[in-house]
Amino acid sequence: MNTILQDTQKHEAQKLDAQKAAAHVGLLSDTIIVNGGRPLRGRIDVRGAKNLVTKAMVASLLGDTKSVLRDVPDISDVHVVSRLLEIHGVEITGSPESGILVFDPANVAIAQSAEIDALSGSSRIPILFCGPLLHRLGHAFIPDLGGCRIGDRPIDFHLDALRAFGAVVDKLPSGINITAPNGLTGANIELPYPSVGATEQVLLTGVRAKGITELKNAAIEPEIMDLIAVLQKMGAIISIEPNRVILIEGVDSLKGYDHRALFDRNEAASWASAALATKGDIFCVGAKQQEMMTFLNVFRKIGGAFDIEEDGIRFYHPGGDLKPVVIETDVHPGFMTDWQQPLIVALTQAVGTSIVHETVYEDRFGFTEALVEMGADIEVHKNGLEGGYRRVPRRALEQAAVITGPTKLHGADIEVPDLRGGFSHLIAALTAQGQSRVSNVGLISRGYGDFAGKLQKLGADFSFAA
Ligand SMILES: CC(=O)N[C@H]1[C@@H](OP(=O)(O)OP(=O)(O)OC[C@H]2O[C@@H](n3ccc(=O)[nH]c3=O)[C@H](O)[C@@H]2O)O[C@H](CO)[C@@H](O)[C@@H]1O
Ligand SMILES: C=C(OP(=O)(O)O)C(=O)O
Repeated sequence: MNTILQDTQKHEAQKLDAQKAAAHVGLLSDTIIVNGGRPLRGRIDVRGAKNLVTKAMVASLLGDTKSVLRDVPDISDVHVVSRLLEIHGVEITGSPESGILVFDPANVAIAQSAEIDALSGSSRIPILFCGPLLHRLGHAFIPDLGGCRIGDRPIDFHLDALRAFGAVVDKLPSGINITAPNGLTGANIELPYPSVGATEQVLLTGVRAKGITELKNAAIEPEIMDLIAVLQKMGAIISIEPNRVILIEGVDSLKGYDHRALFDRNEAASWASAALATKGDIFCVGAKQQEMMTFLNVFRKIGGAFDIEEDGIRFYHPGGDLKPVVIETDVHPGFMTDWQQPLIVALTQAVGTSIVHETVYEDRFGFTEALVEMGADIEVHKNGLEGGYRRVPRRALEQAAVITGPTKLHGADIEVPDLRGGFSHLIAALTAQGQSRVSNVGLISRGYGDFAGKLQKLGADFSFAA
């Protein structure tokens, strides 16, 4: 396919994703007008992590009794997963607005394909329904997946793991049909890369499979540890062994859980980057040090300041020049890929040249084009940069962004490409002198609950376009 056609299709798909997400959370409009140049200051609440909450919601399917999830954020991915659970017969009470959801899986049933199709392309979470639905119903149908468009996001590790448990996978044009004619049996699985989603796939399937599952090269992100905590509350037996090995002893039945979700460290890191870029001061209520240590080290190296308090973390620009850094994104405990996009806006204000090596996804610097339009000096190397220090061996997907600052940013008309890229566009517009028109902001509500209310609390000057 020619590149212009590909770009147009991607652009249209992003617009559609943004409109759907905006509708889920009831945003007033998909475009906001921002008058930049004001420091963001104030206190905001950070609720449960998108990357845990949605998975804990899926885990409720495995219980024989009701589950209660607390600190749920009002984000569109939560609405999508709620709808998907409902069409599989789970009764949900409470609301994302209130922060508490109760799941009753007493009447789980096969869903109508038309209803599943309607949710096609809205989130990456449906793939995690496989194990729980196979245990409950012996059958799962997974629609086309959504999520951020940041390169090809294959699901081969997921499907190989499901096959190892004994599932039969049938790829159809409309989605993936999976059955388990002989039930699911514990397996020895080694992931080619410590994939977050594939690790969760193995956990959500292994807990009720017959016998023992050994997972090698597992991801060990804090959200995965919190999912393991949820599953342990339900009755699962899971042990974390040295060197990224997880052992799961399958059990016959699980009950519901009552769990307060781990805070969203990606949201906290994003607001921290906003504080730095706008020379502001933001207290993230609910943020904790342990899960953010790697981010905090980088934040300090750049010249940002933070105070760890009992009820959260204060992130602020202490005055003086920001300093450049070299970062490579990595699996935990490395520097999370979801942190680089917002932080790059702060790096446009540092004195000197920073380098960000992206090693997790193959196309995660598209958002920088808008920053360049706004006056930033950023050069993207699509095939990575040779040489220099790197903690992990080079991955085939690697790309690099070279950011030279400080540069004055000015307002522009920009279009959000994906979730974190969108937050970074928002920060750029808030940092810039003059007015910006930011469209597709619905995508930001995939992962940032009540972002407009929080901007208001922090003194941002913006309004939704009519
Ligand atoms: C909903 C959720 O939790 N999303 C997070 C999750 O995404 P997600 O679970 O999709 O990310 P993975 O860790 O699985 O992906 C990492 C890398 O592995 C590759 N891969 C993955 C699976 C597979 O079957 N085959 C394959 O090649 C991916 O293309 C990517 O290059 O972890 C990412 C890495 O921390 C985060 O950026 C996302 O915010
Ligand atoms: C890539 C992300 O999310 P998802 O996996 O849901 O697309 C993200 O949260 O930055």
